[in-house]
Amino acid sequence: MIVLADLTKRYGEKTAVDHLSFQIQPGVVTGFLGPNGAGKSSTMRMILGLDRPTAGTVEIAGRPYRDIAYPLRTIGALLDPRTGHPGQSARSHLLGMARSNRLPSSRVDHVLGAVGLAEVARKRIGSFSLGMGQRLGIASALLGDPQIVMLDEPVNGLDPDGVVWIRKLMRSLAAEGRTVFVSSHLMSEMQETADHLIVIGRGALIADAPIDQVIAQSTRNSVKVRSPQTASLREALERAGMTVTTLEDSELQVTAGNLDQVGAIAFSIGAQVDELAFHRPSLEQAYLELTADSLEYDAILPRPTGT
Ligand SMILES: Nc1ncnc2c1ncn2[C@@H]1O[C@H](COP(=O)(O)OP(=O)(O)OP(=O)(O)O)[C@@H](O)[C@H]1O
Repeated sequence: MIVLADLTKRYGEKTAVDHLSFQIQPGVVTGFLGPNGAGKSSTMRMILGLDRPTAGTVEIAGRPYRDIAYPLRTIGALLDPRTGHPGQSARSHLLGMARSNRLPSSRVDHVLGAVGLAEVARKRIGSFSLGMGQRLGIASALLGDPQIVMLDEPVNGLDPDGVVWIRKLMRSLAAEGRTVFVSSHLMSEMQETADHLIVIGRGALIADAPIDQVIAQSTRNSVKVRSPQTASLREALERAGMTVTTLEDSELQVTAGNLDQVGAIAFSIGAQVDELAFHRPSLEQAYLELTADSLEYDAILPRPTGT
């Protein structure tokens, strides 16, 4: 488990992380989302002890990072895919990390095999593609067989096979009871992978909820109804306080109502219903709605005169 309490980071005037408090639970994949500049990398860097918080605390498995004797055995992380010296081989890079964390060299060969780099283990890191670098970063994260794994944009640079591979890997790490914390800008990928979401904007918490709940709370949940009597049906639905949009002559989209309610109203006015279907928005739609007020570039819009 990772516990953030009132975590804050300021860079001069800029508040990158603003009083963040949340817990990342074991046994599930927790997605970390937010627009560019929201503070995700700053938060992850503080979790790993790479940056000092201006205020607040982070605890990993009950302790601050600096108090963990062999960190790789507790938390494995991929923050920057360009790890290691370009002249070094993948294997010697991992051996160095293993040695400093008192891990057996057998772990190096194990993780190289697990990420599909066994055949290029003795090649220079400098000759690696972005996707290979990403796999090497994931190998480093898994080296100490940690209970907590944190990955910043792990699918960057991976081909479709690689994307499926990392999705399965994260799901299986969570199924083993590990804590998996992952950031990504790819909403479709998050929808496939994450169980729980933390969403931040301008450094502050926007959502901390199961993914289904985040989608269910979207105002874009709607009911589509097809009927030859859309005019009278529309009037009856609006009278009941629902918001109705006419999609086509014979099709209405209804928000603020559920299937049963829409069906009952149609029945009560004797309208014929040819189709009644619930439309669930994608995570991307729900996310865009959640973060609409938190985009960094809002901040550079001209202020209204007189303020
Ligand atoms: N070292 C630094 N010095 C000054 N400002 C910084 C520093 N690091 C980050 N920032 C600022 O803090 C804010 C948060 O940045 P951060 O990189 O944590 O966001 P992010 O959510 O990871 O963004 P992205 O999705 O684009 O990677 C941004 O406005 C950024 O410009």
